[in-house]
Amino acid sequence: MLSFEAAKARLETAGQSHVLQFWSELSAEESSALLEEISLLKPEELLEHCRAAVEAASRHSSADGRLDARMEPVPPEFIGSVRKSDEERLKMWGDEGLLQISQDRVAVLLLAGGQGTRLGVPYPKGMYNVGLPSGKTLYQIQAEGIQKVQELANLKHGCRCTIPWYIMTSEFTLGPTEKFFRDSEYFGLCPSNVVMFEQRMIPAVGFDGKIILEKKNKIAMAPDGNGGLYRALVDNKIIEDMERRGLEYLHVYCVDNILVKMADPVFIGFCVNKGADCGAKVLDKAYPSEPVGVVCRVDGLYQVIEYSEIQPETAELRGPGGELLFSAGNICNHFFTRGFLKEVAEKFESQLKQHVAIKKVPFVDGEGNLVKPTKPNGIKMEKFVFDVFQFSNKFVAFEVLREEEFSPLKNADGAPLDTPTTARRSLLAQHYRWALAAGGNFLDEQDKPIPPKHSMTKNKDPPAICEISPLVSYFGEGLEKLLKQKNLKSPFLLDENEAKNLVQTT
Ligand SMILES: CC(=O)N[C@H]1[C@@H](OP(=O)(O)O)O[C@H](CO)[C@@H](O)[C@@H]1O
Repeated sequence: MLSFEAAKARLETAGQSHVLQFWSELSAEESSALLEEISLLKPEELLEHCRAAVEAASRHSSADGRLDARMEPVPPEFIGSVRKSDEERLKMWGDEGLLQISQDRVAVLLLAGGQGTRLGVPYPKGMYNVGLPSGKTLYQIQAEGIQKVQELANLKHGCRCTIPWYIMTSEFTLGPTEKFFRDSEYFGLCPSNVVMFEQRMIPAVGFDGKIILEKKNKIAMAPDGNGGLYRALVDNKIIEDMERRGLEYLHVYCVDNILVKMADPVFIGFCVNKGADCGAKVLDKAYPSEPVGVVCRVDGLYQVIEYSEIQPETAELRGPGGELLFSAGNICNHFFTRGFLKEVAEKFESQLKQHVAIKKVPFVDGEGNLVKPTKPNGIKMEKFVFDVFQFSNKFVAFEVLREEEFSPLKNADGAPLDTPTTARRSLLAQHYRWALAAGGNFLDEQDKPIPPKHSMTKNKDPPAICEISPLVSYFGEGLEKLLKQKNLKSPFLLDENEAKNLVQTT
């Protein structure tokens, strides 16, 4: 443990002596917690961090629009597309993906370090239950997706493959996530194939360059953004772990998208087939101000311009046919080869841009009173996971269908979009479509037929409630043999038991 003198010297070097201003009032326990926190801060890095934060914050207000003038859309010929590709091509990519998976070369990596502030829950977002008939949480849906994809590869190639699941957490989410997985017996996955690690936390800084104290003995810390991934990979020797397991390809995704296709064989196969070292799923932006980043090129290099950093005028620009010029919306589903990750982590990590967020950060004032600021008072610095695209030698974008792949959970119910209700509806609408396409007929509680509806409005539940366990079907596959010409009473939950019953009644 760091001594008081050493902590004091460290903070003096970094110009942050105020962190110890309440020292004489702290209990033994409180002071050791503070020393522990200080011991994780390196004086030179801290000095640089505070300087960079103030500088970035001053640029933040004056630099808006600097990149916009240099943005170009991704040329259409560089985008693979589910919508524009025929069945045969999609099958070829899917087969390639399953082949790679069957050879234990593919892993998934979940970005789950965020605090879920917008959703307003005190626990990790992945533990959220959006109110499906099964009551499953996002983590469970994802875990079952992994199992199903493994099973599909096993069946096709007669193997017993594994898709390891790396989960990047933060100080906020590691403990509860670990406990949740343990209590749920890892949802049937082998614990040694679920690798949790922690991203770093960095101090929030005031406009005066001083780090903010959120308690007398606690520095206000926040995770270093989802681009903290690259440092965390090094800190936790994850690339070595991938090497040991013989993994070549990584599907990185964000925890909040209820429709995420884990280790999507079509996406993996597409990227492998194109010889890409880095790839991103995109979809057509729904409207100019939709809060998604756009994949584009800046000075010829691939990049995502985040929704918070694009000028509204640029987001509104339209092409000759009236379509949005910058329409390739980022859904935070990325493909990386291990080689690319290694190169980024070793060579380029320090060049990643620091993005600035000016936030209201609760703090203790000079008298030690907790203050909840009414206006933004703190600078939080974050790196973004997609900022490595510029270092790619072969970048590809892959356009997917919104109704099949994207419905994020960002806000609490009551907000106009991206809520538990919209996430639940998107999943139920997808499963309803699959069941109809497989030839199922829905009945209501009184056994009266519910007329099928092929186009659905977003703000209503589908006419019949149908939830299909990922363990039964993950992409809508294999449903015909279970559901064709079957009467399905809404709410209908197709889990493994129900699937067995249906097979018996065929
Ligand atoms: C840094 C980062 O990855 N931002 C992503 C991410 O946004 P958040 O608002 O940070 O959840 O997910 C969006 C899709 O849900 C994507 O459009 C955006 O670019």
